[in-house]
Amino acid sequence: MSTSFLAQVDAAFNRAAAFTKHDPTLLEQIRACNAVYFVSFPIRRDNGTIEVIQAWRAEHSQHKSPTKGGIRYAPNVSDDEVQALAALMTYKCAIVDVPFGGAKGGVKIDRRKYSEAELERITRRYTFELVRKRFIGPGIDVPAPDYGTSSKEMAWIADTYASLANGELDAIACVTAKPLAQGGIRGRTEATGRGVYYGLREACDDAEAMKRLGLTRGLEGKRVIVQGLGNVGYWAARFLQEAGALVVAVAEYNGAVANDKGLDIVALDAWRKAHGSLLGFPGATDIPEALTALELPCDILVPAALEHQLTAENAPRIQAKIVAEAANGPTTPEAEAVFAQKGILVLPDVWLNAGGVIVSYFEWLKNLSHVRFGRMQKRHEEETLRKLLRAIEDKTGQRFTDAEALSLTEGADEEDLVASGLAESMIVAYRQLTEVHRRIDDPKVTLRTAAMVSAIDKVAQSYVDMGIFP
Ligand SMILES: NC(=O)c1ccc[n+]([C@@H]2O[C@H](COP(=O)([O-])OP(=O)(O)OC[C@H]3O[C@@H](n4cnc5c(N)ncnc54)[C@H](O)[C@@H]3O)[C@@H](O)[C@H]2O)c1
Repeated sequence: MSTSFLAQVDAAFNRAAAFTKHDPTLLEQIRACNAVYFVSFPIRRDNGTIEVIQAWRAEHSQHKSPTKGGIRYAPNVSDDEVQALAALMTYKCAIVDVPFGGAKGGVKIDRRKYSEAELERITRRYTFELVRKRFIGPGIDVPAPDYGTSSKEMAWIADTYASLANGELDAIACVTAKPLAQGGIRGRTEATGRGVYYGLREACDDAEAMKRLGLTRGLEGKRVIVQGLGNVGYWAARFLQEAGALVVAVAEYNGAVANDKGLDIVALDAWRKAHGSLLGFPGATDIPEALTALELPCDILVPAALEHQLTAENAPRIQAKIVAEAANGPTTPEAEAVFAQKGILVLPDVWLNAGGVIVSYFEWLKNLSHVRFGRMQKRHEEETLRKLLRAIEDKTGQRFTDAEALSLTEGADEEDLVASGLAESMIVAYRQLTEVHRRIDDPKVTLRTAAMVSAIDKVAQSYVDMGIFP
């Protein structure tokens, strides 16, 4: 790896900052990480031995409260990585207009080496440490899942926080992506993958962009390669397949499989769960050297595993026309330069994988309002509709009963509202960043730089409005 992850994120920030007119000290305030908490704590293994665990939580920007970002369980977690991921969260939230600052947590473990009981002890102790230092709370810092964690860990975090919170009314809003029975929201599990799909759908519908790439409009028939069949990769692949795209290869850390006619993602996931590997999936070709699968012919490459997967080494051999960054930081700056030269469009992580935090925002609102998500929105829709109908009645003389009016809003349940709110957020953000891109009007400037310009402008405005304390 040529540069650290944090240096990579900061370099992207600096490139974008050059296209803004903000004061250098304000830019420095936006770029800097506000607070990092590092902790070591002991846990008891099932065999009675004690092990010391290292963990972090970084709050990159408190220009909005709470801060928000996932918790990663991985063996290579480091101070550099959590700071880079926390910074990306600040920019991501700004790009999709979610009113949070950015944060990220990490626990340095390979979760495959621990039993469920051990993972529970690690998660609960980590939560306790965050509570002790005030690095978690509905109005302070609200975690969510990331690589190596899921709703199960979020349930343990919520329960530990509530146990320590002494009846705090909004305790349940201390973490998002909880199981439904514990205050979760429908559609959060698949949210990031669904957002990747909406983002790709929007980009592939952009006639100008497709023309530049020599591709036809729409997702139908597009050939896709996915790296990482975890939460984000699985759901992105499923939604893309349902929309008519062909997933021609999937790569995991221990092997890849390919099929020109398309892989059935649901069946492939079931195969992996049963056999511990993608290899041997009926009808597919095995590719034991998984990373080489990313170099097969395709239209769209979706890295959905970890950072630094597309590098100066393999970038020249990538054949995709679009690199859709479902993971955070999968493309090194050197690889991005190669892609720019080859005319490959990179859809940047700071926008494309924002679906998780968008739906987490809906879950947090639902928890704070203490009513089922959608109830208030539905009432608002009903009122708007009544007003519209009255206006139509005035113009046409036709009469509608209240029952007729209300029947038009039937079926707007929580899942539909989450999906439509997510789609709208992704689409509006795409239009904003392509507009900034057009305004910069320089073919050498990437969509990532345009997205970062948009983020910097929004965060800068917050700081200017807020002033400085004291
Ligand atoms: N979970 C979210 O809501 C969310 C939101 C935004 C961004 N992300 C980012 O998406 C990426 C994936 O996160 P996730 O939540 O899906 O994690 P996950 O743990 O659910 O899945 C990751 C998958 O990648 C696989 N993998 C690991 N190393 C690999 C390698 N070298 N080659 C191929 N596959 C490999 C793992 O085996 C696993 O199946 C991360 O970069 C994360 O930061 C996640």
